[in-house]
Amino acid sequence: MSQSNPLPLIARAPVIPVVVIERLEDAVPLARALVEGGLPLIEVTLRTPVALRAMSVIAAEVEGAIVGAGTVTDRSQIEAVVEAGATYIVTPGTTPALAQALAEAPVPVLPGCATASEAMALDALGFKVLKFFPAEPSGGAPFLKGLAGPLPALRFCPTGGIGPSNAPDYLALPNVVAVGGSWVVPGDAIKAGNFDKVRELSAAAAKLPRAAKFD
Ligand SMILES: O=C(O)C(=O)C[C@H](O)[C@H](O)COP(=O)(O)O
Repeated sequence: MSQSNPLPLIARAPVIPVVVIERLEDAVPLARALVEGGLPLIEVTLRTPVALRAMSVIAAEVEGAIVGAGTVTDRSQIEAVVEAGATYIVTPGTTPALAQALAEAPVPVLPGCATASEAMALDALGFKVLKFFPAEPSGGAPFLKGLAGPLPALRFCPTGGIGPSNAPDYLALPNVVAVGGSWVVPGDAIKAGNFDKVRELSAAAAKLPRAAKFD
């Protein structure tokens, strides 16, 4: 079992945009807007038929973009996303079989969890940086604050229900390394080709301070 450490990647930005790409032609301008806004870590969700191709074109054409794959739920997807250019993998939750496969993935992984027991099971497999999903309905920032005492080795990237108003509460916790969210990539703005809006929202998100230390 050999896992790559995701922290050097996550150190690059306090917010990981969670992107749903419906039209392939949106991928490059969207990714450019995110990178220009200061959010180079782009999680492309495997929720649409063009997701893999979107990862490939972003990886090939957008300088500075660090493409990841989101919504990975099955071991069979790991090879496909890495081949498409994903340099990290994010999962919404983690079955035992998926966890075993992720432990051998050739790229850094943020496996999803929503409870102390799930976090402990992942910790036992060697995963130290976890996605906390869905963050708000699962207990939000107070939950992660509560885990810091009993599980001090773990770091989290909460996602789900996070926006500009509550992101600072999460990022103020030393065990939160970044937050994920779709608020910087609103579906209506993408549909309208309004990538300036994405750039503007990203620039604000990129400035959010975080308490976590990376050295
Ligand atoms: O598709 C996945 O694998 C996910 O991880 C779900 C996303 O993380 C959330 O949909 C983002 O949450 P919002 O910022 O509340 O929109």
